[in-house]
Amino acid sequence: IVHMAQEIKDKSEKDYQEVYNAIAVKLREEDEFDGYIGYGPVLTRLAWHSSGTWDKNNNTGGSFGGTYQFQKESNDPSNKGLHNGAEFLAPIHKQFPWLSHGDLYTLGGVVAIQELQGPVIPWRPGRVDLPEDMTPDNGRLPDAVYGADYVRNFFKRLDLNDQEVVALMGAHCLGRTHLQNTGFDGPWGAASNTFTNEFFLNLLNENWKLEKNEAKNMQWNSPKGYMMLPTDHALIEDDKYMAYVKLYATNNDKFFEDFAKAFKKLLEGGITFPQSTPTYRFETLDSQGL
Ligand code: HEM
Ligand SMILES: CC(=O)Cn1cnc2ccccc21
Repeated sequence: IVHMAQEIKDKSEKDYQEVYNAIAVKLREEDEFDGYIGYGPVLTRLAWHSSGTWDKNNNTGGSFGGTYQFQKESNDPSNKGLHNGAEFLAPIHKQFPWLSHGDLYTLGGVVAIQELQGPVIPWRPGRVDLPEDMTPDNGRLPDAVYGADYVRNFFKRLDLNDQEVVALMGAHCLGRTHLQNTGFDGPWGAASNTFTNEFFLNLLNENWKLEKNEAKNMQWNSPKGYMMLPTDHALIEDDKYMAYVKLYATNNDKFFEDFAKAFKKLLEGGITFPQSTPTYRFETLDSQGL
């Protein structure tokens, strides 16, 4: 299967910046969601989950077809809680009906990262909605209970290497786990809605203890009330991953640079873009004085 992005001839950078701004203003205004964490983290996870179904071996799944809009995919147990992000974006789809669902879900993640003071994520439009029968089966997204070998093998299907995996996992600086969504809980105290390299500093500096949580799942907890999933902690159990954890803990610019590249690659997996498709680097509200 080849997913060729369509050339959007009648929309300009200004049109897409207008969509970006509509999402960003709504994100700024609706700040009370999830105990004042806001919608940034769940929008980031929605962009990742709508892309993370891709299988490079047969080019099925991925962000192109916007199939998260169909219940077969949105009801995947791996997607519990993401309906909050989809409901947040529904009015944006109404306001800009010309934007495909695939472009909507991925753009939502780009806005979230940039408005939470993360790096600029270059983004290309042209995903085309596919029919419901093209929705990938459930079970393509990762479990949190395994170790480094599982993580490395899982991301091979998404064509992502060790460095890209560690950079992407840095998004776990945002938001929190919710017992009723995934059976993991915490962090206790303020979860973050600012994109930083804290995830890597916490991994290296906290005193982690493996404990069984209220849902009978094992997770790593620290005296300060932080938590890590087994797949998070795996990054300091494996020498190759550990090298990148240390790099990103000590070099925030390098983390931002590598995260932006890896997140773009994740959001574009399986898509062939025409040479003529522009790459947009959107302004944040702050940089526009809005
Ligand atoms: C081994 C790979 C991964 C596993 C097993 C994993 C697992 C999880 C789990 C269990 C949660 C808690 C969800 C909830 O309870 O509501 C979560 C949240 C989150 N994940 Fe991941 N994740 C992985 C990779 C990623 C990647 C690659 C990104 C983005 C680049 C990402 C972004 C997020 C964000 C932003 C949240 C917070 C969501 C919220 O606060 O509602 N994760 N992840
Ligand atoms: C602060 C911190 O690293 C908390 N944290 C650690 N792993 C996480 C996975 C999903 C959401 C939040 C997570």
